[in-house]
Amino acid sequence: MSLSPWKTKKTFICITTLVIVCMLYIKYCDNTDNTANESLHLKDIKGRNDIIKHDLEETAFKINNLKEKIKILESRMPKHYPEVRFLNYVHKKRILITGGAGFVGSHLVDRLMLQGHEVIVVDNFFTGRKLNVEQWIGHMNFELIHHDIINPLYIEVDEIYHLASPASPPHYMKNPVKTIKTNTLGTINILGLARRLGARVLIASTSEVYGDPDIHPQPETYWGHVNPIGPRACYDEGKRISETLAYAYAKQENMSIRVARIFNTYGPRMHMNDGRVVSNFILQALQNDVITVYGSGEQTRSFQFISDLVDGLILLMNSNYTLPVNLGNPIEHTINEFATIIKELVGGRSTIQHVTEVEDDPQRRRPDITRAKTVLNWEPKVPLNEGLQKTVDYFKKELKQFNYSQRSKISVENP
Ligand SMILES: O=c1ccn([C@@H]2O[C@H](COP(=O)(O)OP(=O)(O)O[C@H]3OC[C@@H](O)[C@H](O)[C@H]3O)[C@@H](O)[C@H]2O)c(=O)[nH]1
Repeated sequence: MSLSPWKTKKTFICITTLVIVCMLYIKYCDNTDNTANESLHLKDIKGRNDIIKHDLEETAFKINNLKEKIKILESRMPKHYPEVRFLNYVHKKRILITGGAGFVGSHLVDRLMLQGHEVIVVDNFFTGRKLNVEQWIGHMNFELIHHDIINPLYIEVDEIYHLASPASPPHYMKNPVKTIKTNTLGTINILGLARRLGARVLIASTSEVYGDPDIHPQPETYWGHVNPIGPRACYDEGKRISETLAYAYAKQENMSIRVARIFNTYGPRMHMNDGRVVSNFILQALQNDVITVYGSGEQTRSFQFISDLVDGLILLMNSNYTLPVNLGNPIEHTINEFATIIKELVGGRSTIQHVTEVEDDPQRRRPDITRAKTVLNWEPKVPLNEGLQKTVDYFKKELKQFNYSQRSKISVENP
């Protein structure tokens, strides 16, 4: 059967159209696949980009955090240390200060560093603070060791100022056994170290070795009036045995020792929770709190400023004098008078209130400083008002810095 030309043409057109449609369809399908693949690919890239972006953001955040931390640390590390004197090896000494991060110790550190010596501080930070010596951290002449001297210590030094011990009544009464251990085992360890090295040792003793004295003012020849089982015994008997140990070692081992009997001392860097009368009264006055006088307030004390004490300690260490020497300011005040002095100096609305007396509180205390005058040519120079003003300024700054009153009030309980 033959097809008509018209039909043939029609068939041809149909088949061609079909082929074209098929091809277009295939192409279309192909295109669709490609587009789908491409969009998947794009999605994949976008996903990865998002992850990278997130990682970058997180890293930038961490870097910023680290930068902030570095800034804080850098701000605490003085780039320029106070200028220290140059000492050649003949005059330069390696000096150990136990309790060197405490109130008295840190002022002694400053002075010896400025003189150009190498200073090693050993402290257990029971009452001392790193903050007190941070101005020297990183200095090539300075080293800070966290160590409790009731454990032996092995270092090489030429001289030792042995100051380690809590000194404020509420602090030393808080852990009396620890106070005794520090003043017995600690002193034995330090004397043992000094014997091995042939180093000179200065023992920081206290006016508390005189107890509640029957002799007034107190010369070094007075043997004292101490209650051996009272609440203060851990400290006053602790210091008495410390002195005894020093003289026993000196005699038996032919050692070079010095003993300073330190009377009430005050000044910047006293801890806000120190609990002694100067810091308590100033903080109470600054915060318009009640000024708490323990007992009648008729008991007396004589207050020396910290820089005078530091002068005396260094003079004594460098002297040839080996018997105990009182270091204190002989100007005496009742605690009632002292409360009024502080109230007037600080101003504010505080009132003075009498609260329960402290057990075994010495009723009078004033140093006889004839010996210090004679053998050291030393006497205190800073008048009470001047020293107190510096201390008030210091506590004002401390209160501001730590927003202290918001966090807690000082403890004004009797020890
Ligand atoms: O808030 C207070 C704190 C203390 N006081 C009184 O002020 C007097 C001095 O007390 P402190 O606590 O300052 O010091 P103390 O004289 O009792 O002991 C001090 O003696 C000499 C150093 O060796 C020591 O730093 C410390 O033991 C005491 O009579 C005490 O009862 C107050 O009336 N109110």
